[in-house]
Amino acid sequence: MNVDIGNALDGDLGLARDDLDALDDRVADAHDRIERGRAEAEHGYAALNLPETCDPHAVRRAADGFDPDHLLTVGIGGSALGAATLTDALGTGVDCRYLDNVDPAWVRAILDDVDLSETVVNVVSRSGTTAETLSNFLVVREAMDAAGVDWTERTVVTTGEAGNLRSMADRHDLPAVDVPDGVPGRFSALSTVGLFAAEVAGVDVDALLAGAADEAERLAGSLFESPAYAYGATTYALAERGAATNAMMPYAESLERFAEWFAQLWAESLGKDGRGQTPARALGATDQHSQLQLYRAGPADKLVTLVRPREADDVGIPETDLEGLSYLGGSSLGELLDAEFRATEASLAAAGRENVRIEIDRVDERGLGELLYAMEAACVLYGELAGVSTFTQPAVEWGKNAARGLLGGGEFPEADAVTEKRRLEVE
Ligand SMILES: O=P(O)(O)OC[C@H]1O[C@H](O)[C@H](O)[C@@H](O)[C@@H]1O
Repeated sequence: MNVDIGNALDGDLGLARDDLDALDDRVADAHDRIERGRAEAEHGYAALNLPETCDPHAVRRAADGFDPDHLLTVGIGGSALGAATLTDALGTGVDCRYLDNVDPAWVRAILDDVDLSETVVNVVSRSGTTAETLSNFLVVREAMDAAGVDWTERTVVTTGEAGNLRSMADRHDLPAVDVPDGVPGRFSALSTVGLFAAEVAGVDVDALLAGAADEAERLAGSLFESPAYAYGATTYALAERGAATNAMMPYAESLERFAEWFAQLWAESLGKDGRGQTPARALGATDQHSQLQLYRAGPADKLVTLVRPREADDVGIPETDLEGLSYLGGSSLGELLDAEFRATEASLAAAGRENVRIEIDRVDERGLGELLYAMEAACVLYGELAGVSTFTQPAVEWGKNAARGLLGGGEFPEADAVTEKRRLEVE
């Protein structure tokens, strides 16, 4: 993976090469801290050891014997987005669905759409207590019963040592995959959490971890020597100068979920103590025809991260005699996409709008392993530089607890009262 930060310098936000040189000492200190955390397998930092510590055999053993048409992953947040990123980009043959939300109409539509007798269910929750996941799973279980399918034969549980899900797995003797210690959900794509779905969907998990391992080896005490840290340090430095938004814009349809995964990683890890950077999800070239207007001509408070694979399969554009379109004939969709990418980069740079280019060779296992690992390391570095507690999520937990309370199961049943006082309805 390669990161080009040239277009992040000397733009409207005024970040200069000298500023990055000055920041590099702090990057070296942060790198030392990260390495200590990795060596001690401290909570969160342990995620950066996954290329070495993850045991792909555990997911292989759990997946062994299943050859489903559909894989239904029931999980939310970090327990779904990593797997979805991998199977969307690299999955072959198996129809992978993700029950993360609890929108009833949507859940019903998915259950009506899949053949439950040809479905494997992977219910994933690190804590084993998340209301959305457990509720969705109870609904799936009932649907399987109603369809005459023995759910205990088709369910694999991925969870921690304790929690409701672990008890259920024990009670019904379900195959269970352990969530590794010290790895928060949003950093778990390259662990058993993300890899079970990937394995079932035919992804080469070893190649994925090898890509991540390559990127791990490139972590170094200077942002100029490590692509991951170049990205983490640059995004931090720009955020300090007012880049409140980071628009993640991959130029590959298969990476659309990657932007969603990145949004959780960035928002939940770095949004603390009044700091952080709002991740926006974009997709090239589609969003050149919508969001780009804002990115180039709206407030100068954004960074655009452009991601592209250097190589991809291509489709030729047929010759045409349509007036004004002859320049397209003989070219290809890939060349057009590449031209769009370069045009966006140039368009932003010409307007003084900061952007960073990230390139992987291909959207394949190696490329994804590199990309996901590098974004995680970048995020950890940013968190160190900003002095935030990257691996906690108290604000999310407040809402989780409040929702449980409103249903009668939590410590905070009075959540409605907070908003009730503040309502100002216009009818
Ligand atoms: O895996 P679980 O324990 O079910 O958690 C799923 C999600 O729940 C919370 O919202 C956390 O903030 C997320 O980081 C986590 O990924």
